[in-house]
Amino acid sequence: MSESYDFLFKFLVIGSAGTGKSCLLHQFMEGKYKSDSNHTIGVEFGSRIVSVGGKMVKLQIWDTAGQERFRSVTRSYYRGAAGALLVYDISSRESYNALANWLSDARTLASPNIVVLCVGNKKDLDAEREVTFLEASQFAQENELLFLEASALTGENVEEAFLKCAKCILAKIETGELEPERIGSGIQYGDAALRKLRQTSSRPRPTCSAPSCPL
Ligand SMILES: Nc1nc2c(ncn2[C@@H]2O[C@H](COP(=O)(O)OP(=O)(O)OP(=O)(O)O)[C@@H](O)[C@H]2O)c(=O)[nH]1
Repeated sequence: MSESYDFLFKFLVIGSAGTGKSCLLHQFMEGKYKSDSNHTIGVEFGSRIVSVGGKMVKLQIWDTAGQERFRSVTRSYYRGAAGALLVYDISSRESYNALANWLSDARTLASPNIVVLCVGNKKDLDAEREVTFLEASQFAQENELLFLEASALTGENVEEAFLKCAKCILAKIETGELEPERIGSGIQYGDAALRKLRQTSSRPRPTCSAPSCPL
């Protein structure tokens, strides 16, 4: 089946081991909870086309291992990512304390302009909560991150997390802050967008003879 989409975004899912990154990806891809999740070895991959703000966007998602021993492998996948889900577990302060390091890696190795959405996963474990919503939302605000709490187990806010991040990237493309096709942007035009671009460029361009007019 041919795939038609306007944009392709490269996405990363990063964060400490056991925070639920693979389960979030599985829930987003399959619409169900992966109850027998094992530690990821290196990286895993998934892709899905979603509709965001009237555009079809293909998300190419790299789920990275959180274990330290895979760090050198996973780091090699960061390059040129347009968006990242930065995951911690609301019932693990340790995973929350590690966020600053993961974020620094993402901004250094992927791109300083990467759009990062921080996900407090395992929202269903409220009774075992070690990190409050308020504390994490302040961290997100201070570090210019999008933020929400989600549960890969119940599915709550999982779709929203990926869509919110994609929507923010699209908005930045529209304002010109992000440029598709620029090397390392993690954004490519899809067939549908290229067809529209070709149609636009084959129309006669407006001209103006006024000396200071850029047309
Ligand atoms: N209660 C609850 N458990 C979850 C949730 N998401 C994941 N888990 C459990 O947390 C454990 C780790 O999940 P994974 O998705 O494998 O974690 P990961 O972040 O991919 O781990 P690494 O691959 O080692 O980096 C598993 O036992 C999951 O069943 C959730 O939303 N709620």
